[in-house]
Amino acid sequence: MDVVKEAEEVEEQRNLGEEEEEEKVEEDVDKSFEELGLDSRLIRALSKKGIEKPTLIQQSSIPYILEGKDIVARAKTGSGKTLAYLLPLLQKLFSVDSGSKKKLAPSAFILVPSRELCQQVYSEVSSLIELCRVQLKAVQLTSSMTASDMRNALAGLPEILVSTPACIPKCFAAGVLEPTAVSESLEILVLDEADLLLSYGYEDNLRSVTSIIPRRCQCLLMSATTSSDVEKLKKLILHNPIVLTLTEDNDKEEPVPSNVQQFWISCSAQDKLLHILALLKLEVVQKKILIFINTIDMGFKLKLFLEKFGIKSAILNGELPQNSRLHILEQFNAGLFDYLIATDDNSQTKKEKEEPKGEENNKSKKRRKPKLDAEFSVVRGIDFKKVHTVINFDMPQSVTGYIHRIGRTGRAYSSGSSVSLVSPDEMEGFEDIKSFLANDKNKDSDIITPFPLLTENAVESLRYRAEDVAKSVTKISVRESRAQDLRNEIINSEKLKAHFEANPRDLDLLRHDKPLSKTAPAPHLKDIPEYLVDLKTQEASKAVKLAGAAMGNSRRSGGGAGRNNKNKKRSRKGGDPLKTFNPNGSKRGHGGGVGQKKDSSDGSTKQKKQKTV
Ligand SMILES: Nc1ncnc2c1ncn2[C@@H]1O[C@H](COP(=O)(O)OP(=O)(O)OP(=O)(O)O)[C@@H](O)[C@H]1O
Repeated sequence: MDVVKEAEEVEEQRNLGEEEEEEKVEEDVDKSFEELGLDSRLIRALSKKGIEKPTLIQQSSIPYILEGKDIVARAKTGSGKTLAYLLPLLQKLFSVDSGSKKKLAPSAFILVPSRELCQQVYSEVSSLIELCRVQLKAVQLTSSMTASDMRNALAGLPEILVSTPACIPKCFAAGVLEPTAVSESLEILVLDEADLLLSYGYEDNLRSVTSIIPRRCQCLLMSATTSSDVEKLKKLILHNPIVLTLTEDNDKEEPVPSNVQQFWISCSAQDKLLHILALLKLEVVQKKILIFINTIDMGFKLKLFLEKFGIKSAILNGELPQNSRLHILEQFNAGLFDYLIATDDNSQTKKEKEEPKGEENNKSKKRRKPKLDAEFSVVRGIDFKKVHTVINFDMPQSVTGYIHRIGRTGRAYSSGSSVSLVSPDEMEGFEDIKSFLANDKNKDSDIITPFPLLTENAVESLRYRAEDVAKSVTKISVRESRAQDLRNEIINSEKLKAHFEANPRDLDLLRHDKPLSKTAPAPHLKDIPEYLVDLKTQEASKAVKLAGAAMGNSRRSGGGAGRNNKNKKRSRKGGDPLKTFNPNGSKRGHGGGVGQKKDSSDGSTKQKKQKTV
């Protein structure tokens, strides 16, 4: 409580004499990393990663951060916000004279809402440090670490600390970090995915951090959406910030990148299995595919169901041990399997309890149910590599949830698509999403259009098999598989821990897409006979495959983890059958439909920057 009060006083002081001045500036920028004033070591490191040209958010924010300004940067999912703050942050730390004073705490804190994101940002910053060959050290802390693990991690006096907000008070309480040392040392504070930090129940944690932030500390707030939470954080932490809002195509902000084509299919809840089978088995959607479901049980049901048809998938949820989750993500990113079934963070927990997800709440929880990691999140900020299609098997429970899910595809300059299976019960929420996404320009033409590549005949041809197999996936088999998977992953996790310690770079140890069912898929289910598939669907499927091949989207293409993104993306133009295929026979999509979407990979999409000072 004292901490909260203290923070409020600090907040008042911060806001004293600060006038909110708003000015919208439109500017076309097209600068290189050199022109932004980036250090040549960083430019070389980026080049080794295959990154040659800054994205717009990078172009606009890097110079301000280098100048020492506080910023609020709001840009779509996948627009490159991580490097937008990491590059200038590292450059600033390059020039800090490490010998001048002995630091007792890190110079930079990067706070993120989930462990997965923590790992991702930590990997990115570590690889940049390594490639730049500079004497900087980054560590990550997660709240599952013991006090002695945390002490060990901080022992080498790292300059950069990446963690979730809950870790910092834990470090203070355990005497691992001294608040006064933080006050003296902290130069830069980054709140990544700021729009989510408060909703994750981190408010008190953040307040206790902000209460000790020195006035001179530069604060950066990165977010994908605007929300009252971002405003709250802005007031709490920043001083006279530069607010950068990037929008595409003028006029209204579109939260979903325009290079993601959004589709939907109307079907009953029972028919969802049938429809997803048709999408995957008839190959009318491109791989890799991320499938979102709202409950862990449904995830297992879907996995078992698909297995019977010879479709191998892996499962990711908050119940799995952290090492396994990270490994699953790494394998998926490396292209070892094509289908990942994920529960996002709060959908499952919302069903089970109506509580915030901060760590405090976790402690008081005494339940026999499998423990869900409160800091687990798949949808928020995770940089999935080369996911071409996101399927909402279940619809998300909020508009923001939808935006973040869809944002797992179409990242940086790449293109992607999403297909939402909408049952009558979900229609109201779906309408909310549609009206939120509609802007003045396309009020009358839906942004989310009916999926064009699946005919009713094609779906119906699979009905008998799908219903038959669905019946065989009973509640008991789902429960057993879930328990078995958890046991396997706990064992995996231990092996992984030991293995990662010995071979931190080796990813190819354990597979997560192993079949759960004891029986192999029947041959007649594995291969759908051609006579069952109508001509249109066959054509659509061929076109999707050809487009995938043209994009270099083969089974193993994910191996570069984004390294060759740029070149491949360039060749995508015009290759997407979702843009050209029309089941009614005409060559172009109809108004507002699929044919109208632009692929920004060729750089033709004009973007507009608004700067509010
Ligand atoms: N200048 C660039 N050129 C090409 N690729 C880039 C560039 N900057 C970043 N990327 C790549 O784009 C992908 C998305 O970047 P990042 O994760 O930072 O997006 P984001 O804006 O933080 O998205 P989200 O809001 O979902 O977290 C990453 O794979 C990253 O390596």
